[in-house]
Amino acid sequence: MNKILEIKDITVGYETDKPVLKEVNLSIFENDFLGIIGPNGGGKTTLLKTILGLVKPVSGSIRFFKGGHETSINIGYLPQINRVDKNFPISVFDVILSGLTAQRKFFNYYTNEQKNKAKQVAQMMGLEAFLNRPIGNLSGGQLQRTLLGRAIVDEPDLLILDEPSSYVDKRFETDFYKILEKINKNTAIVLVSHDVGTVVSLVKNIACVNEGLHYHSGANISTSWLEKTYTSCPIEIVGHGDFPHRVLEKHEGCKCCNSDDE
Ligand SMILES: Nc1ncnc2c1ncn2[C@@H]1O[C@H](COP(=O)(O)OP(=O)(O)OP(=O)(O)O)[C@@H](O)[C@H]1O
Repeated sequence: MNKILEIKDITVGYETDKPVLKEVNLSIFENDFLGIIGPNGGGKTTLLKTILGLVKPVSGSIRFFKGGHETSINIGYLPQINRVDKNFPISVFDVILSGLTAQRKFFNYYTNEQKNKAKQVAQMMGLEAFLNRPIGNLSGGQLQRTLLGRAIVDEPDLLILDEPSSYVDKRFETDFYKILEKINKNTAIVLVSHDVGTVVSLVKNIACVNEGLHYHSGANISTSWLEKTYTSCPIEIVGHGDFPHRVLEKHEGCKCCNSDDE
């Protein structure tokens, strides 16, 4: 399988001396579906930001490949919902179309071909009835599919999803994951989620990020592997609905258990 991304020994930090990520190595392959899990503050989003070029590593390297050659690659990104300005007055269609901005010539408008592409993607996302609706009037699941449409309309080589379950529209969760399976036929996916059970049921490979990165080839992981890699957070997985869900055992002194997110 061809590699599309290779991270070698990266160490990443912000202002403080203590690194958030330390000597991390990771390879992502064509058609890969990598789940990234890990405790709160473990460095998952920092790793995504580093891949996206938003944060510069203190040391180490990131290389991208296409067709066996080192080059830049096209990356689509679905952010966490709390990073989205839902009050921005823009329609579903325009949000999806904006994913094609890079193809626009200076001062030119979008071509009919680009508009048709955006409509096709809206259809794939089940949003054809909402094209003119402002994004502030969408449900969580509709907003999520709109932003996913924007992330894939330019046919990225790699799609990065940060906490897709944060959009909390349980009714459409299964549909959303079916769309991801379809996208994964042509695109590598990296999915960050707190929901270990969902990750396990969807992905092909798993990495647990907790300052270091623990890679697990295949999705058949054991609770003891999870406990070992999470270190500070005992964890178990229970069956619930279509996907198993994670339950953290409450215990003293664990920042995960006392976080507002839980
Ligand atoms: N811009 C920043 N400046 C300084 N510190 C930051 C910044 N962004 C993140 N951090 C710190 O880096 C650490 C890792 O944060 P990061 O968001 O990468 O973790 P995470 O695993 O994605 O967490 P969560 O599961 O809570 O989303 C945390 O201690 C956080 O406070």
